[in-house]
Amino acid sequence: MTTALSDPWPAPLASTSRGPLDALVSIPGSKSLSNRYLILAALGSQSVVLEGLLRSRDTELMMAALRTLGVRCEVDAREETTVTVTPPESGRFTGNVRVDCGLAGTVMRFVPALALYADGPVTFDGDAQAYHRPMAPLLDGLVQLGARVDWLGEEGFLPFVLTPPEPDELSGERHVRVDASSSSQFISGLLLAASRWSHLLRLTHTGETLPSMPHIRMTMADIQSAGGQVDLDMTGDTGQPATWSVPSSFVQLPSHVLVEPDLSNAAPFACAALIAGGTVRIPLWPSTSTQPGALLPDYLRAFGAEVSLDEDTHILTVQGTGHIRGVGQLDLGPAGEIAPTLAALATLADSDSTFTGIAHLRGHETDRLAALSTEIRRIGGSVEETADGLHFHAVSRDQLHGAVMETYADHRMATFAALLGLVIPGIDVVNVATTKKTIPDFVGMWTAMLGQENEA
Ligand SMILES: O=C(O)C1=C[C@@H](OP(=O)(O)O)[C@@H](O)[C@H](O)C1
Ligand SMILES: C=C(OP(=O)(O)O)C(=O)O
Repeated sequence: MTTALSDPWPAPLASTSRGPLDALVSIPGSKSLSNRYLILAALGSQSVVLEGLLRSRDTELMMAALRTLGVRCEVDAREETTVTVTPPESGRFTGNVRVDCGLAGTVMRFVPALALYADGPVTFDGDAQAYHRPMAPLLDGLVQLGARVDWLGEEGFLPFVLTPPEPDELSGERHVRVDASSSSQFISGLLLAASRWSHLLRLTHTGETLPSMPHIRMTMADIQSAGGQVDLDMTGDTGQPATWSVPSSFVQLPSHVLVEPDLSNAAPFACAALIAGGTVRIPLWPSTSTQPGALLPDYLRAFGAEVSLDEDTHILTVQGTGHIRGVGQLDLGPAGEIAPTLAALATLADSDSTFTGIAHLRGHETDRLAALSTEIRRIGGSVEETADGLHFHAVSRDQLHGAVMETYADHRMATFAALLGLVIPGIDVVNVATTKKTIPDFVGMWTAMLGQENEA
């Protein structure tokens, strides 16, 4: 059962009368892994059972897109996070269809990879806000593989029609060049397309910077777990990861795949321990993971948390005192999706922090650098946008005050506001339901963590 939500939602203060926070919080499946496994299962030839799949807006959009393309996605009647994916028998996806991407980067950047192998044109559309998210480098890459693109709105953005090449043109050695400095998802999408290509395909990143390298390595590892091969040559001119080579192979995921919890979505709950003071424990924390959230324990330590992983129980324990240290300079390029959550810590810290490496957050669900700056100033905080990030000035806690905080249809802006609301009285969060993009019941989890579920 999900919790009924008021709008705006009064973010609960962490209660001082109950003593320090002490909670065990189970986190739903990883968005990034769920949507990669769904795509890779669709690219195979036999059914795959995905267990622990995230069931939230981004994965519902992915499953709806796959069904439209002729892939069966059957939800287990007893366990809704178990889904069996069966690719089309012919190996070709159904064309002359329309795919709704919502605001999901993984849908708008990964599903066009499948459309390359469809039997007719595929129209891609999404939320009005998705029309601002960059798409051109991905489509440019697919055009280099023989597709045609007709932009239906502004060139370089949703909506568009992708017309795949004729089947006999889907072959031959190719070398695709794209600039992925505005999103790693262009590389991931093209690698997923390459995993089905019948000859060697090379992919070169031509830009100066490349964000979210862990997400690209996740794509490589997932293709490898499906029997494919991806090699990365790190010796490009820019000194950045430069050229990926994908030899011809046949991808088939194992018959059962277990999805890890979403470690980036653990961040708001873990950060609550630092802000409210107390302990938050997160079960099923993997010893190693390709998720960028694997970097979270180190980020939390930098802000003053004590973090430990019990290798027997796989419980991650995060302890904080309510006193938060500024971090000085922190390069969040590898894990930009966690930056809005860590921004709540930086806003409440006792000294300055500078986040770097996140210029590309301007093209996320909203312009996150602008959104964070506006909302931090709205509650009395002090922050400046830099060319590639944010600089937070420390302010005393009594300068910070309640307000109705906007969330810009961005799930991470909503969890950011909820974190501030733990210690700043009078924070109301507009459209907290936007958290359903990647967490089915954020408010229910939040109030349960605070021991306030009967008061919600
Ligand atoms: O491939 C993925 O699953 C993701 C890659 C990242 O995208 P960017 O490189 O555009 O930041 C990340 O921010 C997003 O939440 C998920
Ligand atoms: C950037 C994000 O999402 P998307 O997958 O839509 O790019 C995110 O979840 O922070």
